Amino acid sequence: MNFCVKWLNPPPQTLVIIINFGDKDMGRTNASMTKAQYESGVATEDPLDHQRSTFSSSEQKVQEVVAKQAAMVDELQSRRRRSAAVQDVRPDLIPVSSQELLEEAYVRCGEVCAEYAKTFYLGTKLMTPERQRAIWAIYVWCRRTDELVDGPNASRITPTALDRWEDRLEDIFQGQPYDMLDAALADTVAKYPVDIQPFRDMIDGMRMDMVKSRYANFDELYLYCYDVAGTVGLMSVPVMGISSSSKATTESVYNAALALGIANQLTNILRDVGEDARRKRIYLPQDELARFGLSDEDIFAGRVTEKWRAFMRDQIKRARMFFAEAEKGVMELDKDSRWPVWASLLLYQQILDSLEANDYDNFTKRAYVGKWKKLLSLPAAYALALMPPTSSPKLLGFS
Ligand SMILES: CC(C)=CCC/C(C)=C/CC/C(C)=C/CC/C(C)=C/[C@@H]1[C@@H](COP(=O)(O)OP(=O)(O)O)[C@]1(C)CC/C=C(\C)CC/C=C(\C)CCC=C(C)C
Ligand SMILES: [Mn+2]
Repeated sequence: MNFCVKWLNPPPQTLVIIINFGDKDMGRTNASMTKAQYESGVATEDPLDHQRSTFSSSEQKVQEVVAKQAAMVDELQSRRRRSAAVQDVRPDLIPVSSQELLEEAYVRCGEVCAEYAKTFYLGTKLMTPERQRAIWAIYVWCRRTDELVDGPNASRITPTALDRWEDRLEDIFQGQPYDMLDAALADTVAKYPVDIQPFRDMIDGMRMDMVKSRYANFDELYLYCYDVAGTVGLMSVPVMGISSSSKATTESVYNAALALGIANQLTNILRDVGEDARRKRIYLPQDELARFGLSDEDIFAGRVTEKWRAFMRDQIKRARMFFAEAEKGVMELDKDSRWPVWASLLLYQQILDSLEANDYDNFTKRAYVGKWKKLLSLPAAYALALMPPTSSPKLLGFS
């Protein structure tokens, strides 16, 4: 996924950017990958048992959110099964005039997506109209949130402003939106089983980003990646839906969604090392840098040495393992939702290839996916999206 900065204006601040996105029965296998699994290089035979004993404190916290979100979805599904009329979303009970305003709000969210995240917007066009507009509303809220800390007004944003943004979020979930874009999200979260916690956690991640410029170890970095990106997966899947023929557990699909967010953010971080260093920020685990004989000074000096290459190879390997975890879940999604997710996964994964092609120079070169590769990824993503939940994507190299 590529981000490209532009702007949109939700009161009270400005926001900006473009996203360019860029064995069926998972059964009781939990798709999340632990730090220990990464360190050993492979998932264990029984990942679930393994995870129970090896979750780090960050993973433990995140797993509680995943379990809560999955339980919400399961609860809705069993309610639907009990109900004679199976509906995609809860019925609309709002008056016609408000309905018109709401339509307008969703149209605006769509315009923002179309303008700032073209490929992603295109991908959403395969979804049902209800789902695509709900995804747009979530997208717009995420973008506005990121813009608070990364946009043109970021220097004026205080922790209090983030507290106010969180109060606004609570109001959205109470059905009391502040502006029209909030109204679209309020409608979405009333219709789909979306939990508020991932939204709160994203704001927390932005809070953390304001005060923290170093990460002692992967556990700390994992929490940041969850907050700002893993949360996006948890927010989106309740809308995208899980295929009715999927045999995977709801929790395993949410863990795959979480993994995609983490993989994307780790990739973002590796791509932006030089840019972040110029802002005196290092989003790399300090203990791992030290293990490779590297320090902050090496990063500020931007030296591509053998030590740096070895470190980068290790970091890329970890990001790829999170992508591989994510792949296991994509085909479990509702068929109309798979294409944009595959597209985003394939496009973002190729940034890692580009880092390698740049001989790990992420100080002076920006890793990116060229236009042709991008174009070719879209039909490839489409072909992958046709895979039913029961097939095994050997094509992508995991069993
Ligand atoms: C089962 C399965 C695999 C399901 C898929 C679940 C899914 C849709 C996962 C989405 C993962 C995703 C796209 C995560 C976003 C990751 C990301 C890069 C987040 C960025 C954070 C801040 O980082 P930073 O400030 O360092 O980066 P910039 O310099 O600002 O670029 C974000 C920018 C946070 C804001 C995130 C968004 C605006 C993205 C919101 C996207 C959606 C709601 C739609 C997601 C849907 C699809 C189809 C990808
Ligand atoms: Mn940002």
